[in-house]
Amino acid sequence: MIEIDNITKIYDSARAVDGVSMTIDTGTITVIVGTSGSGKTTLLRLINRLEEPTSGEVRINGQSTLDVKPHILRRRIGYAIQGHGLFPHHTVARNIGAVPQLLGWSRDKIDARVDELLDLFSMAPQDFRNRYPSELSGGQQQRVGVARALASRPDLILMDEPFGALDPIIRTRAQEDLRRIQQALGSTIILVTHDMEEAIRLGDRVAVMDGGKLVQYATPADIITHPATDFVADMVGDVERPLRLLSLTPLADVIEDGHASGTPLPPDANLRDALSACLWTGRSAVPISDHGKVIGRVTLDAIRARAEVHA
Ligand SMILES: Nc1ncnc2c1ncn2[C@@H]1O[C@H](COP(=O)(O)OP(=O)(O)OP(=O)(O)O)[C@@H](O)[C@H]1O
Repeated sequence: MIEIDNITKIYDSARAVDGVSMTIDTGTITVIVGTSGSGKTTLLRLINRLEEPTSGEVRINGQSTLDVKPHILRRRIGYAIQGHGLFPHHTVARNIGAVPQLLGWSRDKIDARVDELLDLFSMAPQDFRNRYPSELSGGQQQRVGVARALASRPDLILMDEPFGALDPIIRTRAQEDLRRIQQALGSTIILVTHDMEEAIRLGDRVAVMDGGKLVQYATPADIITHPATDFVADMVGDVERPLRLLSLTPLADVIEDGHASGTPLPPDANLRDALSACLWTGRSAVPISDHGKVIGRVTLDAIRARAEVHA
């Protein structure tokens, strides 16, 4: 468990982070979202002591980070930033293995971990292990940056706009990869973004920052249906609200028996995908298939019922 306890950072006269408290459960993704200058990056950097707090403290599994030397702390906390921050003169393998090496892992153990991570990120180890960052696409560099943050199985992984520079298609894939890998490894991740869409898609919990203050800390569904302030409501957006809500519900939750024509969707697609398919094809239902076998359908009526309950 990570406990951020009334933490404040004042620069000159500016309160970059102002009395923020939040508790983060192990094995979850927490997304910190807010506009530019709201204090997101500063809050993240207070956690791994790249910045020192003016007051307050962070505890990881009960231990204050102030009781751990910063360089030791930072070996225990993964950090991935926009633009990946890879070492340009080191191979992919050496970049990913950097922290395990500092921790004194054996060569064999590091090699095995590098290959395991490359596999997880769908980058064939024999093709990528020995390349240099300049020999990778931007999306591949980003994945190596995230793999490096995960390499030593840290207690906690901090990510600052890790997908900010990626085009929308690669970005969606990178988000799906991160979710899958986080679930497989049980990692605890705190991720900063200015994109509410990303926050809702990735977060078990979403923390909304405004002017250095934490204005709401809740599940994505709560943020959408019960925004705590006008600012949060603005960030969610009136027009997008029903669609964002639909994107949180997997088709498996509303599947029913019956026939529907058209291209099937998988059960882990969401209601927004199904709505889009219905609108695009002019049909009132979409078939659902699991591993090639049709298992039911989702109707437009069922989708509408889910979006309307908050009127
Ligand atoms: N080293 C510093 N010295 C003085 N002021 C700073 C420093 N770092 C950040 N600030 C100020 O603190 C506030 C919060 O900055 P921070 O970078 O945490 O915001 P952010 O929400 O991450 O913004 P962005 O999305 O633009 O990166 C800003 O007003 C910024 O100008």
